[in-house]
Amino acid sequence: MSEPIETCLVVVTRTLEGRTHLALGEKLRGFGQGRMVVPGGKVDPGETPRRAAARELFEETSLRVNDADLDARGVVTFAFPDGGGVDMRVHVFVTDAAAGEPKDSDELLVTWVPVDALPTSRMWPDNVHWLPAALAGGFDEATFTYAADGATLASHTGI
Ligand SMILES: Nc1ncnc2c1[nH]c(=O)n2[C@H]1C[C@H](O)[C@@H](COP(=O)(O)OP(=O)(O)OP(=O)(O)O)O1
Repeated sequence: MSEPIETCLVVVTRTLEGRTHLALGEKLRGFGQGRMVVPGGKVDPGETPRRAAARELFEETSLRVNDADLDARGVVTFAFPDGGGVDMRVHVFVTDAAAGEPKDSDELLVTWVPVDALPTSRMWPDNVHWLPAALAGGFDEATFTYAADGATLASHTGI
């Protein structure tokens, strides 16, 4: 595996009308365009994953969170050994303390989605594994390996 790109994801939860919702966004550009994704992105040089998570969340959704209110819930690696994508090592955070209302950005069309009605057919196939585990309290390290098409999940370990 090539050296993976350090990346972060922020699972934002909010109770709306008595139901737990997650902030998801339709990705408007780049790798995974058209998918519904959890907000996140690359960790900049010299930046901690936690700081990157708060920054990316604000840039992509306008939701604000203090670094200290991000709970680290595990690290996932997305591996593309036969091509089709770039390997990523992703720090997963969960928060229920994001402030403000989400706004669309040039990267994401953001919406609140009930956690019990996620649009899984439009999400990365790894999400159905690590997302419930992160919400349930977290995990250690997990790896998701994709087939050459960059879209089919070939195997996974750790969750
Ligand atoms: N399997 C897989 N491959 C790629 N990306 C993802 C997955 N599963 C996922 O959940 N994701 C998520 C992770 C991110 O939210 C995006 C992809 O991240 P990245 O390409 O770094 O996001 P950008 O917003 O384009 O990065 P920046 O340019 O903002 O740093 O999908």
